[in-house]
Amino acid sequence: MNAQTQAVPARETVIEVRGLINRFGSQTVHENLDLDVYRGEIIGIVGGSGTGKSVLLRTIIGLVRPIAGEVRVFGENLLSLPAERRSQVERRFGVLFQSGALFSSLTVAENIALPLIEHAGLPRIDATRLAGVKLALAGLPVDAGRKYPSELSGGMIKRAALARALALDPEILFLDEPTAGLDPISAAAFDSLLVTLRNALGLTVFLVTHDLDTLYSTCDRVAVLSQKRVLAAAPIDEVARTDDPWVQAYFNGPRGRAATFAAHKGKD
Ligand SMILES: Nc1ncnc2c1ncn2[C@@H]1O[C@H](COP(=O)(O)OP(=O)(O)OP(=O)(O)O)[C@@H](O)[C@H]1O
Repeated sequence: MNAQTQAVPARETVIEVRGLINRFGSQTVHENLDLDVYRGEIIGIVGGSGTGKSVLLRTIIGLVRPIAGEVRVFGENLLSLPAERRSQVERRFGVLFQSGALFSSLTVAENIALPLIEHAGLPRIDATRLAGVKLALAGLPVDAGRKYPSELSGGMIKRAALARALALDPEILFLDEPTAGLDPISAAAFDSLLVTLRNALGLTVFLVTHDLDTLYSTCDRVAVLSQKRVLAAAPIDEVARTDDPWVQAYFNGPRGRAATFAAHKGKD
């Protein structure tokens, strides 16, 4: 073993997408798309509107059945697994959808306790206690648990949804536009919470976002969806140099330059 291989530990691939094809009627969204996601990384998925970021996320978590291709997670080909085995793998996922998707008729604590009762079979009293721990992990005060989603601010709803996504101690967290609709301060607080949780819990994070500040402050790598496939997947500074009109407009337009400046200033 040489010095270089000692210095760079082998990356473990936890999600491997190969030759993915997704079509809706005559519209092809993905054509032979390949992507690897490594254990412990935060990978940001970006691309123009309608390039299939959410469809990719939904395919990996099993909500969209592709026309062709392989989706391997933890080494298992999800598309050919029997339903029961597949749901065992999916239990290792935590998902936060753009809307937050909390049940409005349940309190925040009840929303978080629900998967613990339904999927982990915990008695209600234990599930409620554990829900309190998850609330704290997501940075919410204890009394937020007694509130209904309609009584929370946008930022608190995202945190409550994050607490629910963390309920079953997932290994991979899927987030679809988690900072959409948040003011810049709440968005930055959410970003820093995400990095803290990844560091503390060793999560792998699959993050669909348009938010350039989020990309710069949280992501180890960024994957760009364009022309129905992953055009580039690399650290953000490398991706920003990709010779592609959308990439250049996005990363090197006025907002991209401001985010780059802010990110590099933060490191000085
Ligand atoms: N269930 C569906 N049936 C038909 N078309 C769909 C379905 N789901 C997604 N699409 C189409 O697939 C394309 C990709 O959708 P997707 O939501 O993945 O885009 P996106 O990259 O996440 O976009 P945005 O950034 O605007 O959220 C869109 O044109 C969308 O209309």
